[in-house]
Amino acid sequence: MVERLDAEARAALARELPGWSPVEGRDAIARSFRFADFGEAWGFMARVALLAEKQDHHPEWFNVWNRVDITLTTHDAGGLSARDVALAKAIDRLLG
Ligand SMILES: C[C@H](O)[C@H](O)[C@H]1CNC2=NC(N)=NC(=O)C2=N1
Repeated sequence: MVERLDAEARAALARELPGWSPVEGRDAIARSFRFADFGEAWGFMARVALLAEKQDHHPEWFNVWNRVDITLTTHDAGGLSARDVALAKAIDRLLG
């Protein structure tokens, strides 16, 4: 069973993942990414897909041309868990 984040972990998340924002009306975080063109966006999505498979944790996402919007939440927990934090950090690391 995956546990939802406690208050302390949520405060840490806000500090450690400044690029990610809470999603209105649900227990999730989101970040929007822009790239030079579709090829760059698709390359990023391919790298995120590999991370997601490795972590067995999968994003909700939307792509149009050079834009990729990613939402993270843990369906098994009904909200944010440490798995979302780990994936968000790994995604941020991809971009250096
Ligand atoms: C069986 C499998 O491990 C689970 O369904 C995993 C897969 N990827 C997942 N991804 C996300 N975002 N939330 C989950 O609860 C989840 N669960």
